Amino acid sequence: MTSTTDVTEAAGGGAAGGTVEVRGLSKRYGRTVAVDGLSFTVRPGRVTGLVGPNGAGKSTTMRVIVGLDRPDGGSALIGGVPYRELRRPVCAVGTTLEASAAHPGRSARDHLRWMARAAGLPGRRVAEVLELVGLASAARRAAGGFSLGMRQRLGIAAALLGDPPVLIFDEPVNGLDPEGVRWIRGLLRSLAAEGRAVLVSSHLMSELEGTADHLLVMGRGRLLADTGVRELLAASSGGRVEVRTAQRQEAMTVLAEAGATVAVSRQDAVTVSGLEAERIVELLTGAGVAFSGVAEHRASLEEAYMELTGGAAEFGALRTEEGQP
Ligand SMILES: Nc1ncnc2c1ncn2[C@@H]1O[C@H](COP(=O)(O)OP(=O)(O)OP(=O)(O)O)[C@@H](O)[C@H]1O
Repeated sequence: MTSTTDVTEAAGGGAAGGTVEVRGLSKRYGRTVAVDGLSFTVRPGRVTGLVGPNGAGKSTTMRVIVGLDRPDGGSALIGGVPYRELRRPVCAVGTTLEASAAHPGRSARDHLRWMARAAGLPGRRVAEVLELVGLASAARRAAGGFSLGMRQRLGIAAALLGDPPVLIFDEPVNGLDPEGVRWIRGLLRSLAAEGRAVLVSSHLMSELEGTADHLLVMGRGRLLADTGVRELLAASSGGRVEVRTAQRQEAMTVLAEAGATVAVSRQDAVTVSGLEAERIVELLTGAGVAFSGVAEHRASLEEAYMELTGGAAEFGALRTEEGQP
């Protein structure tokens, strides 16, 4: 990050520059309670997924963090400072939420130059962000002819202009083709690997698979889970191993004695949970039970979450200890 000095200065200094702290946040629209006493921390160096069904309050939460809406209660701080008090907001937080649509006749480069000038940023940063989002070759083309994926890239380029330590992307995967989805995932991972705090929303848990390190699950304006993805998957018994064997009964006896839960899955196969594949191979080999294949099935994020919450449609309540980055 080239602008760490600016950012820490703007944020009041210290490593808190890349941390978002939401405390007791509430927001109503008329009679609708969009966000209801929400508290969480988004830490640097990881991708945090904000997930929940449509209407859960994800966008509202993000809008309040980046100063587009005022909370009715509580606070949202970026590096310890409310958005409105940041000296150079574009150097503290980048977001696709307020992406001012480029004038259709204006080139991507001119659009970003205009934004950079308005924010007091050096013009050379424009070429850098165009390169970063893979739009360098389309820089002189009118934005009006851009595909959805290219428009998403342009919005992300704008968010990156100030080289901020915090990035907030609302449903960035929405409407992208598989190549675009792969690209966004890689970008989110690398932004976090650079030490930035990346908050990304989605209404689908599966979209965050392989991307998020941490999950904040929302439902009806409230936080239902605040958990590390690794911890969530590790706590799930969804990890199963299928063993193909003609000696089904013998295999079941050996594995059950070692503490596994074993069920018949097919005529020539059993499904084992509670033991790692390597240990299963050791046990069967040691007991002289012949087998012809061992296949691991890892639990998906969604399966792991549903299992821990009892499959409640409304995302049941779960809270695990906050893991440090
Ligand atoms: N400007 C607004 N005026 C009135 N109601 C609003 C406004 N913005 C959001 N809401 C309401 O607040 C609730 C939360 O909406 P929000 O957009 O934050 O949810 P979300 O989780 O982002 O959903 P989605 O995935 O559909 O974007 C919804 O009931 C929504 O209708």
